[in-house]
Amino acid sequence: MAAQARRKLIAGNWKMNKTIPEGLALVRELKGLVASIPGDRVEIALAPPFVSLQAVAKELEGSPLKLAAQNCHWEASGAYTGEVSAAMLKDVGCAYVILGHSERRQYFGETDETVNKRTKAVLGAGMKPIICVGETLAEREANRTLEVVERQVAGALKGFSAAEVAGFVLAYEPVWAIGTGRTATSAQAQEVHRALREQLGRLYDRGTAEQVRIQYGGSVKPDNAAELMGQADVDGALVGGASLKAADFLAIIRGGV
Ligand SMILES: O=C(CO)COP(=O)(O)O
Repeated sequence: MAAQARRKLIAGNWKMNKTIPEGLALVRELKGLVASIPGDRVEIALAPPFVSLQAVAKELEGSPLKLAAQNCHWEASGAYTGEVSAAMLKDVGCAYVILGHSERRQYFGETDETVNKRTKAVLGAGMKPIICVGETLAEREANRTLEVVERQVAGALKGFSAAEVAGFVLAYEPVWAIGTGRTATSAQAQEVHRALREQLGRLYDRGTAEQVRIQYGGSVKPDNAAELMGQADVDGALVGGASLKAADFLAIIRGGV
């Protein structure tokens, strides 16, 4: 099956957690633990806070683990106090940038339009976006899940070619499952992932849709990771809380092999 051809991407989104020494301790532990993971099956990325990126990048030298950032501004440079540009993230060693996380949408005014602008900046700097989409509980209960996530995907991808999009990563993160311990069932996840892949097929073409990796995020834990990632269209996981403990993150990674 084509799904087998997509290498899983398992990324740890540390959010606003861990000082530099704490982060480095976690990375050192992880480096040893993941040595036995077959890299052809699973790609692993870590997304620490901005201030830790440089130290973590140095610690990851010579390791297959990739570095990711949690956000990035769309302008190249200038008077944007508190912001970080794509060139800066590329320079520090990031391969991926998480964009449009629901916490950014909820607390920091992120919109589909700004996600689209940030995606352009990330691509322009030679990194890959991990574009997050997901419905709230009220939207799910109103049967609006697919309408919401498809609007978010269409907005984020506006203006990109099929060749560009093929290298993108989408992350389906139902808002009601983030940090709540309430995971989507594997069937609920697969239903949305399949719908997103069909949308990519309509927006671009079948071959492009089959190349895009779609991660699931929202209370991914050691005991549900294998079943979620066993679904045909679930190509990895975007892990919050459980990525802060090496043993738990390793168990999740094993679930993707
Ligand atoms: O938001 C998430 C990852 O980006 C998921 O967070 P939790 O795994 O803590 O639910």
